[in-house]
Amino acid sequence: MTPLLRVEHLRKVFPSPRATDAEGFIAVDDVSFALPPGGSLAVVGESGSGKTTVARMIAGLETPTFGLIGYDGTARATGRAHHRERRTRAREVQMVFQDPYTSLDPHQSVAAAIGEILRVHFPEESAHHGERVQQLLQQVGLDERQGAARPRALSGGQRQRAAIARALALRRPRLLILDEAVAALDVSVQAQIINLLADLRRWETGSCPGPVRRAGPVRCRRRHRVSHRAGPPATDPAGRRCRRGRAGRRSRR
Ligand SMILES: Nc1ncnc2c1ncn2[C@@H]1O[C@H](COP(=O)(O)OP(=O)(O)OP(=O)(O)O)[C@@H](O)[C@H]1O
Repeated sequence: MTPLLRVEHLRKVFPSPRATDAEGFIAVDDVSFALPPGGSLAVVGESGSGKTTVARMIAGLETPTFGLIGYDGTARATGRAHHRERRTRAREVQMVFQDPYTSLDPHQSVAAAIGEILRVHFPEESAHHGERVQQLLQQVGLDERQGAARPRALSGGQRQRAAIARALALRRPRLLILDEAVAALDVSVQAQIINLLADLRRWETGSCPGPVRRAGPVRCRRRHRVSHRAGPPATDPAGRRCRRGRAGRRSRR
């Protein structure tokens, strides 16, 4: 199976602030791994060991000094990503940062930030944007009042949920990079978010084509009950089958 993400010998050297230090500071040195579609990977290391830098290079926010990043069968060696590749990635790869305050626009309400993503990526569905924003807020446990608030009026955990809602606005990001994204949340909200992420992964592996949004239990297109939780609407044009046993067992837990 072609890996969704392939990273080979990744290296990042930041220029040193000291003019005499010509070599620079090595933040990431020779990192390699592969991630299959629907898989998950945890990168563990002490503070300052380069985890965020690896994530930023994969998301295309930082240029590797050396190495190769292959996304969905296309390999990108060092250097800037091609414009078309960046567009595809912007739609399919989402990153939720450690400190959501820096990634949310302080002048924009949370609902407006989510709405902006919808406007850019799904302009043809503008009539449903308001409803979709409310669904996303609800999915991550934020109410309408919190959605109308600016980031500074929210707690750290609420800001993190807003950032996750924004990442999920793309319906089914194929690669979601979470930089300690649930660390600031309380335990029950952590569980909700982890369940939500597990659902997204299950749809990616094709065990179910995704739920059809309706009031009450969520069902896949073949009408099998998948979950009581709300999830993003069906997006899989391939019409892959729901493996009823697996999905059903999960929902009864
Ligand atoms: N833009 C930059 N310029 C120079 N040095 C940087 C830059 N970004 C990160 N670094 C350095 O690279 C190293 C790795 O940073 P990174 O943020 O990737 O670590 P981390 O493993 O994510 O740490 P933490 O767990 O504390 O978030 C650190 O020493 C940091 O100071």
